[in-house]
Amino acid sequence: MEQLFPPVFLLRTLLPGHNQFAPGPPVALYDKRSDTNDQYKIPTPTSPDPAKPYVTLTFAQSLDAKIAGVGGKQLTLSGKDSMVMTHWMRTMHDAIMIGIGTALNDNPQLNTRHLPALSGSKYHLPRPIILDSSLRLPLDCKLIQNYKEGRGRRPWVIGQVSENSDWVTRKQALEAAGARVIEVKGENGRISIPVLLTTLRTLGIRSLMVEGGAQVIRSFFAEANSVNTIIVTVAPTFVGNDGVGYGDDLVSTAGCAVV
Ligand SMILES: NC(=O)C1=CN([C@@H]2O[C@H](COP(=O)(O)OP(=O)(O)OC[C@H]3O[C@@H](n4cnc5c(N)ncnc54)[C@H](O)[C@@H]3O)[C@@H](O)[C@H]2O)C=CC1
Ligand SMILES: Nc1nc(O)c(N)c(N[C@@H]2O[C@H](COP(=O)(O)O)[C@@H](O)[C@H]2O)n1
Repeated sequence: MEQLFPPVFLLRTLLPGHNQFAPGPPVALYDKRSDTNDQYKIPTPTSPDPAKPYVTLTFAQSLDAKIAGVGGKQLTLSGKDSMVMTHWMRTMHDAIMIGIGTALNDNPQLNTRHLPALSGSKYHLPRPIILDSSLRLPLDCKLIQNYKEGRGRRPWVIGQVSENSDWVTRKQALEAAGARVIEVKGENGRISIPVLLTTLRTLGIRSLMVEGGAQVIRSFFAEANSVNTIIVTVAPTFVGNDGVGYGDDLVSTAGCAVV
């Protein structure tokens, strides 16, 4: 059976009304079998809290909960369909967030290139946002290059506010290269997730897809009420203890007994 795009369950999961018994507002689905109109616009999920964006935390992991290989080696954990699903999610969100560890390790593009081609219009591209306390994002990274070449939105770099002269120099260099640096309060290189979310909402971000990496996933899991939906692709494989995991020091907040 041919798949409906975007996957119906994604819309049900991310759009209003999904967790209520009353149906949400009607949603037009893009059906690639009968598409004669390229003006399809995918709605974005909205947060029940108007002061914060809707947050979707999504990543791919192995059966032993590793998201990368030894030394951070980037792994292809998602299959083709799952990767397409990830790209649907990207186009459904206003912005997509990664940590600087991922930016340095993977040099990602965070675009929607795996979606079926449109002839007359373009998919919404999410704004890339990098959590980068010390402003280490390379000036020649793909996110900045794609923006300069008109193939991506201007990246926003979230730095931990500092008066250190090196930091100020890096901020100037990033802005000259095309990125926008947003200063947020933090502590020991960690930016407060609640402060981050309210800042982003103030800047117009209604929905945020958080892709990782390990430290960022851990930070969102550790912060109560910061995530609206979690979508994890689980690959039927084991990476082993030396792979990169996100859950080593997480504790249950659900009051579950350990048996
Ligand atoms: N399988 C998957 O779906 C994904 C895998 N990855 C993998 O994750 C690895 C990178 O993960 P990490 O090294 O852990 O780097 P990371 O991408 O989680 O970035 C961590 C950095 O973000 C900054 N940061 C600022 N505020 C923070 C906060 N509140 N919480 C956490 N970090 C904050 C810090 O500078 C910190 O060093 C790579 O190997 C990459 O391939 C990354 C994304 C998705
Ligand atoms: N969904 C998913 N499955 C995997 O197997 C992955 N390795 C990742 N990685 C994430 O995607 C980013 C790469 O994005 P581009 O292909 O460059 O657009 C990578 O940085 C991780 O965030 N995701």
